Amino acid sequence: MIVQAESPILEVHDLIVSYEQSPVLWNVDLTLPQGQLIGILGPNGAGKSTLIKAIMGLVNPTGGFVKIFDKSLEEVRSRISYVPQRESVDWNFPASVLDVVMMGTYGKLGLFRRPGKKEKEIALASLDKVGMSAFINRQISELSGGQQQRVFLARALAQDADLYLMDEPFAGVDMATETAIFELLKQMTQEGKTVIVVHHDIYSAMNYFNWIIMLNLHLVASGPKEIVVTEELLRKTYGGKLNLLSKVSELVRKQSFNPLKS
Ligand SMILES: Nc1ncnc2c1ncn2[C@@H]1O[C@H](COP(=O)(O)OP(=O)(O)OP(=O)(O)O)[C@@H](O)[C@H]1O
Repeated sequence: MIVQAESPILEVHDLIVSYEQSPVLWNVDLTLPQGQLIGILGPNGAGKSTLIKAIMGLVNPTGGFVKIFDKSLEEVRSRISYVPQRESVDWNFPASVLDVVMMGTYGKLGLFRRPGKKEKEIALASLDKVGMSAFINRQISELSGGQQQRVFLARALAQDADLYLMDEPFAGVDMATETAIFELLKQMTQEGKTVIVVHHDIYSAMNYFNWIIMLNLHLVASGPKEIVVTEELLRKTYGGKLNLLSKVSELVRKQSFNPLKS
């Protein structure tokens, strides 16, 4: 079931992505609304990361195209922030926490301006928001996984984008950090920003997101949680392997709540 967004800020049209000639995303066609916390769900290898990489132009599609804010990616790149999987980054790169977060401001600086006082203030405020003020001079190689995740988030905040694409921002973080990150993301959507998150855990996803994309090489569903989270579509996505899927859809029916309104 694909629900189309009114006045979409992101459109994906007939997207096909292949690695070494074998397609891993088939004819993905969806539109997404502004100001929502959007979760991309699906089993391992479903193509979740590939979808956001294709949106960011990091992999070339074999077919189809993407429009963001009704424009091509090149025209709006500075309004988009991409947070890759933590494991995909070389954390041994010699840089301090503050350096990494300041890099988030570079996109808005223009070609010949060096980061100055204002950029430093933005970076410090972003680090404060994620509870990392005490670590500004620490080398990024000397952080725990959860702290690295927070630094990544601070860098994204410093970017002050309109659309955020995050690949597993909750991976390897403790419950307190997960809740803190979720609260921040929720706040960002309340300010009109759109946040798209690849997420593994379908149970917490039911609390976190109000728009859900279900993917398993093909697009199974995209739409408001209350509409698309059904036992049938969860089974179609996860292959009927999880016997608790019916409980998940039941939970959504019963609660029928929108975390952004709570
Ligand atoms: N660079 C690559 N070259 C070849 N195959 C790739 C490459 N990247 C991903 N794949 C394959 O494409 C498929 C989709 O991968 P992708 O990382 O998008 O899935 P995912 O849903 O994000 O998975 P996971 O939940 O395990 O992170 C997988 O079968 C994967 O092995």
